[in-house]
Amino acid sequence: MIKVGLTGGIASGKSLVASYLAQKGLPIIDADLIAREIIKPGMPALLAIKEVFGHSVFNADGTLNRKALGEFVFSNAQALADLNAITHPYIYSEINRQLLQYQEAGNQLVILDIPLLYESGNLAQAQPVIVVTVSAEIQLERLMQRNNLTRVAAQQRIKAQMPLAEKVAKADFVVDNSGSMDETYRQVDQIIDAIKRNN
Ligand SMILES: CC(C)(COP(=O)(O)OP(=O)(O)OC[C@H]1O[C@@H](n2cnc3c(N)ncnc32)[C@H](O)[C@@H]1O)[C@@H](O)C(=O)NCCC(=O)NCCS
Ligand SMILES: Nc1ncnc2c1ncn2[C@@H]1O[C@H](COP(=O)(O)OP(=O)(O)OP(=O)(O)O)[C@@H](O)[C@H]1O
Repeated sequence: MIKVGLTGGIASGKSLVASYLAQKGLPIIDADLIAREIIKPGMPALLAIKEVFGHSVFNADGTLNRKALGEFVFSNAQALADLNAITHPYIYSEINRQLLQYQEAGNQLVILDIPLLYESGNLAQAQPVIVVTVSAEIQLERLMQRNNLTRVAAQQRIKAQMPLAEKVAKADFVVDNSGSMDETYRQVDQIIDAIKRNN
């Protein structure tokens, strides 16, 4: 089974590309979605987050206050490393479980949508890797708009990840999502055709 990695920078357009690939019928493993599942009430990762970060990042109903935790970790590198150390083992164990399921079901190709694929050392061994890139200016604008963040907060989130240019340099395929969605979809079609041809 071909494990195609899909990564990029925050707000570069991974979700746009992933939903297009899903529409084309390809199976997607979504690390952001898994990251939300593993911190549902009662899950061990949520208990560990409470122990390390305390009540201030929780809502009154016991659910995680994502806004509060995001504001804290994206302005504090050690806190982000602590959060990653708690969540990533659970995220990767679920990614591996889903990979096995797709393999057993006889899928030829699966898409691994993992924002931190390179930062975490490509633990799922995705190959080839598609990086979705965008100009720095457009990335900042889209992030500020989507998450309703100030310029400074958006810049902090961008800085919490490996520079996008470094990811582009490591990529097997690059999608430039600075233009229209249709332009992006055309690039994705060509890349998927090339991957299928070469395997
Ligand atoms: C800090 C949290 C609560 C903030 O939640 P919020 O709803 O504001 O953001 P959301 O989860 O939608 O993530 C948006 C984007 O932020 C970036 N991001 C998320 N976590 C991280 C991280 N640990 N390091 C760097 N960038 C990150 C990604 O590009 C992601 O697509 C949340 O992102 C989280 O629990 N992160 C830790 C889990 C993780 O590493 N997720 C990434 C999956 S590999
Ligand atoms: N080509 C495009 N034209 C206009 N808007 C776009 C385009 N691509 C993405 N967007 C918008 O930019 C924002 C970021 O895109 P998207 O959510 O796909 O990024 P992402 O890489 O998945 O982000 P994250 O890492 O934060 O999950 C969204 O609000 C999306 O609607």
